[in-house]
Amino acid sequence: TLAITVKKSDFSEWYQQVIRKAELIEYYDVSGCYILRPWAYFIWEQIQRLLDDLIRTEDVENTYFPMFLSAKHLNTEKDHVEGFKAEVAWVTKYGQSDLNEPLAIRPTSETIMYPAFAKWVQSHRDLPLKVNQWTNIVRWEFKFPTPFIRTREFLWQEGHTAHSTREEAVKQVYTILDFYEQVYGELLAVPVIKGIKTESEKFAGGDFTTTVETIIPQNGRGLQGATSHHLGQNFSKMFEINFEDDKRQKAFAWQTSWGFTTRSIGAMIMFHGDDNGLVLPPRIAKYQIIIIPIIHKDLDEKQLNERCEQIRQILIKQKLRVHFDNRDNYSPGWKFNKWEQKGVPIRLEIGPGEFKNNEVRVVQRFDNKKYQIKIEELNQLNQILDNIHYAMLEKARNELNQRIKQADDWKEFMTQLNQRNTILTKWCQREECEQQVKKQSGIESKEKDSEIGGQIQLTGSAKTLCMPLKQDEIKEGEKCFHCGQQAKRYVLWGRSY
Ligand SMILES: O=C1CCCN[C@@H]1CCCn1cnc2cc(F)c(Cl)cc2c1=O
Ligand SMILES: [Mg+2]
Repeated sequence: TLAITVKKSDFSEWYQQVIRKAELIEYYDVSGCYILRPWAYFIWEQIQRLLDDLIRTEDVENTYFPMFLSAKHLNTEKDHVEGFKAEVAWVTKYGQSDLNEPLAIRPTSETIMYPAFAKWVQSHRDLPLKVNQWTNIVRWEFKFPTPFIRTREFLWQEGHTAHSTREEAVKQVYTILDFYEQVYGELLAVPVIKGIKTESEKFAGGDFTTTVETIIPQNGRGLQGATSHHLGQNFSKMFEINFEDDKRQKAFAWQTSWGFTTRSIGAMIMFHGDDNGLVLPPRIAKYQIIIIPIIHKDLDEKQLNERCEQIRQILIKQKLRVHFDNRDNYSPGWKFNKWEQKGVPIRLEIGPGEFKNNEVRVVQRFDNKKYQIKIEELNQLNQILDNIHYAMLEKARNELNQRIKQADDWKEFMTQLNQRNTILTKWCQREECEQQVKKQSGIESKEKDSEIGGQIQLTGSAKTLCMPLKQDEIKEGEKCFHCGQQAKRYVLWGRSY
């Protein structure tokens, strides 16, 4: 059927219907793999455009590395790979013949890139080395797949840098994290919390992991938006990426790696969609404006089409992405419905009244506001679209903030968790305390195998999402909410994707 048959509150069913009826995704017969249709791929292209421009300002150079790697290569760093082995996909044959050794398909590219880094870096003059690649990645996840959010193949960029000092590498990590926050806020109108992962949640191969976390308002679940890691010298020692420093001493490079994926599109859909379907932030909408003629017996059809075409030309000159839906086999009502489902930010209706008064009827998708504007005032639409972007971001930020509660004791913590909130608490920063909270919250959680975003959750336990970069100082005598020992940091807990 054309219409979306559930409300957004029936969240996982709503999500599955929206991604199809907005023509973002088509299903495919390999489980966990999906087709990105033009309406979705356009969003990824806008993300690439902005993020590529941003990393270029840091002199990062785009490259392309092979997608295959030998078992030997992959296992260069045993414990970095240990926890991930189960999700590596392998090629073992070509035609009727066996490969004499199986080849892994890249799940990430450290072990593919870093042997080359070792060849390229001899002296400190070869540093900093900064490369990036835009590719697909394959990880044979076993958890229930969710389009965009958790898929067995996804698109990303992965940046990898090598520096002569720790300071420079650490600065690079945070510069990239700011870029990620910008892409989420300025393009997708999705608010994020910048933070640092706890030792048990970080990328084990690195020194520390920074992250942009968001919270899906409908279910209060944390969603890791993108990560930027400081790798320290862990990989440079393993791969012999060393250089002669200015005192002619052999020194190991200081490295970073960072990634942003198509999961971000899923976060945008979840944040902004409503009961009628997708709601696109204007900056990533393939069509920002849809022109729909309202044919009427008193109105000459040819003249109406000419007027619509004239309006389309005016908007193209204003650098807007506009489409004139002049199909004669669909009614205006059907078109209103369809373009609402696809989330087009602004609809312009031109019927007999508008034709006579040389105006258009504007219908805003985000807040359903309706008003008339004169044709000579169409130049207001660029600003109107920008205002819509910031209004969407503001609304989303309020919804996210509503989902963050404080708790000073276990009872309050569990009350908030069972109200599908995330919880900011003082924490002793001891790993065993963190594991106990995870375990105990799972036992006491009312939300067992809930159906979330199409993904069956086997536990409702809370884990740490991040230690927010912006947080109050903790004083002597302030206690960990769980174990009562001296607190060190505030940490944000929540159920997560
Ligand atoms: O997150 C990023 C940003 C972009 C570059 N990489 C890092 C770390 C990736 C961690 N990670 C994540 N998933 C993995 C899955 C695997 F099958 C294997 Cl073998 C390794 C990994 C793995 O190292
Ligand atoms: Mg994973």
